[in-house]
Amino acid sequence: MRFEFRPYSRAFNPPLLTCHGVWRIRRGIIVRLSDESGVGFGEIAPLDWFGSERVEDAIAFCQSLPSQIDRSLIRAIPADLPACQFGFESALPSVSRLETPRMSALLPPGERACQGWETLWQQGYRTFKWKIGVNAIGDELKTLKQLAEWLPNNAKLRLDANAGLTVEQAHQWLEAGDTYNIEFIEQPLPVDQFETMVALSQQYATTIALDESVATLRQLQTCYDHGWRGIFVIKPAIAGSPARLRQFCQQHSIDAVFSSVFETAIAREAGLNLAAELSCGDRAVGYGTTHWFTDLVTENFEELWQRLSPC
Ligand SMILES: O=C(O)CCC(=O)C1=CC=C[C@@H](O)[C@@H]1C(=O)O
Ligand SMILES: [Mg+2]
Repeated sequence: MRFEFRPYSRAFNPPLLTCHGVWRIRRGIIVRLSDESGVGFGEIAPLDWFGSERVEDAIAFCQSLPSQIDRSLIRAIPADLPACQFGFESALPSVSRLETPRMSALLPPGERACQGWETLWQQGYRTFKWKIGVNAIGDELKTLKQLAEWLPNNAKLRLDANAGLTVEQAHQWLEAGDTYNIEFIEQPLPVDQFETMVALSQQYATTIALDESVATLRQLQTCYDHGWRGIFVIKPAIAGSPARLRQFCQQHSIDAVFSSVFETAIAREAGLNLAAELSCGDRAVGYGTTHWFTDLVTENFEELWQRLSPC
């Protein structure tokens, strides 16, 4: 089949604030595969700070390929290019869209969360994620108390620390989680503190979710093999081959929360399909946030393709 690719770079609106700083630009690559049976689109949307390849590595890989490729080349994409594995495999013909799972929405950081949740509630969201470790813990714990008082009882709140807490702060947040019935706390500690997170997961009612620790299939398997049975946040766009992810999820009934990498409509659709197929619980998926670049959020992928300049 014929292979073409077009890199993209779009500014987030608004920029994304995490404990590691401000993320302003999403860069990725759209892949187009075509043959006599039709056309397929995939998206390579790396998150190198999570452990996937860099965008530059993915572009270099695409540049190294001939204009005619076959499925054996896609199957042979190495595991150190997980976003490429996802992008190319997603461009192949696959099952049509299953029903869309319930989604969670990202609240504005800091105390703006106390105003931001209502608009999202009116849009139908019932599960919200709030990034912590962005401001001083004392201020954020006050905001959490306020949020917990204002959110309706049937709302669910999850916190995401992006690996930015100290052990002491993790204890404070988990205690607060028990007090306010938080759904889970995502990646409280850095990836190299796996054993401490296992110990913490046995000390509090609030569930811990690993995200950065399980970003790629390789890491997912390692944490499972080392005994993790809390929540696994799965970001399909950087996990690697969808076929191998499917195999893992069908072999192990894990408590998974599928999550976006703030990609365009192409990887979002492929990720939502995998979430609908592989989620076994009823946890909302982290695809609600629309930190997007409006011109690349269209269900018409040919139109999206045309908006990108050929390279
Ligand atoms: O999972 C969600 O609710 C939305 C996606 C999301 O929060 C993230 C996507 C990509 C990088 C991170 O900043 C962040 C995360 O840590 O989960
Ligand atoms: Mg996260």
